[in-house]
Amino acid sequence: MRWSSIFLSSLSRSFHRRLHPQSTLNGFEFAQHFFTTEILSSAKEGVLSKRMSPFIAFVLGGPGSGKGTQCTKIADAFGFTHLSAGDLLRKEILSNGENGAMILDTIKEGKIVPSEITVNLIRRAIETSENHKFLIDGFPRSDENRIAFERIVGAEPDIVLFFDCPEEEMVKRVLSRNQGRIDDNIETVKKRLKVFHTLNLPIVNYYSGKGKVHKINAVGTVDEIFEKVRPLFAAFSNNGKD
Ligand SMILES: Nc1ncnc2c1ncn2[C@@H]1O[C@H](COP(=O)(O)OP(=O)(O)OP(=O)(O)O)[C@@H](O)[C@H]1O
Ligand SMILES: Nc1ccn([C@@H]2O[C@H](COP(=O)(O)O)[C@@H](O)[C@H]2O)c(=O)n1
Ligand SMILES: [Mg+2]
Repeated sequence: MRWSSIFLSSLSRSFHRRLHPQSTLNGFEFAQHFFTTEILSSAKEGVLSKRMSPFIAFVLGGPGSGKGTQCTKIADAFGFTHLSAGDLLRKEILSNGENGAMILDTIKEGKIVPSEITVNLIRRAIETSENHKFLIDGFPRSDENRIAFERIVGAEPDIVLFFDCPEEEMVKRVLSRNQGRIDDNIETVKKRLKVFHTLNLPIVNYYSGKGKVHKINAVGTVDEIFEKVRPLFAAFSNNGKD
């Protein structure tokens, strides 16, 4: 028997006895139990307890209403991780995954990608993050999105931000965005606006009914709008969920 094994076995037995005074396990059983159960499960609990109640803000609004712009500012000011559903889907297209072509066609048409795909991209991003505060931008875009999130991630948003912007302003912003997006053209924008009215707005109404929506008038400069958003997050940062 190696000295290191004897040492580990007796060390683990002493820890184990402190935790479980009635235990009758022998030295090697102690060691096995200690390293496989107690150390591993305490590491797991650490991860779970951190994730058990992450702070989730859904950020909604029509195309070009300024969701991404404001999320960047909120993330910088309040330490949130910004997860844009659209960006996750665009990355998936670039990664040449099996769904890439279908996602590209769907985005070109301004339609909604099957929820399971989007939610799993969000889930993975949450799981691999060290953070516990997330802005989920552009999600949920439909009832199906919302239900899939509840089922797969098993969480509800703490708050929902809704950037309320007139249609002409949204169209103007999208058409001058100039970031090479395949859906920043007048035909797709018209389709996205239809989807916004038929599928996205009912989600805003759903969360309004639960008292979770903070509606922000999205007209004004980026800084003016951020000054309306800031107090919300300052309040949440001060009330202990930070
Ligand atoms: N308050 C503002 N005033 C003028 N332009 C703005 C304002 N906020 C954002 N923009 C600009 O409008 C364009 C759209 O903004 P942004 O990308 O943040 O919108 P979005 O809601 O994320 O849109 P999408 O749903 O299409 O991703 C960008 O070019 C951005 O720089
Ligand atoms: N929940 C979502 C979010 C986005 N999409 C698709 O991506 C397009 C771009 O999204 P942005 O948030 O970056 O504007 C959007 O028009 C949809 O085609 C989605 O399917 N589901
Ligand atoms: Mg965006």
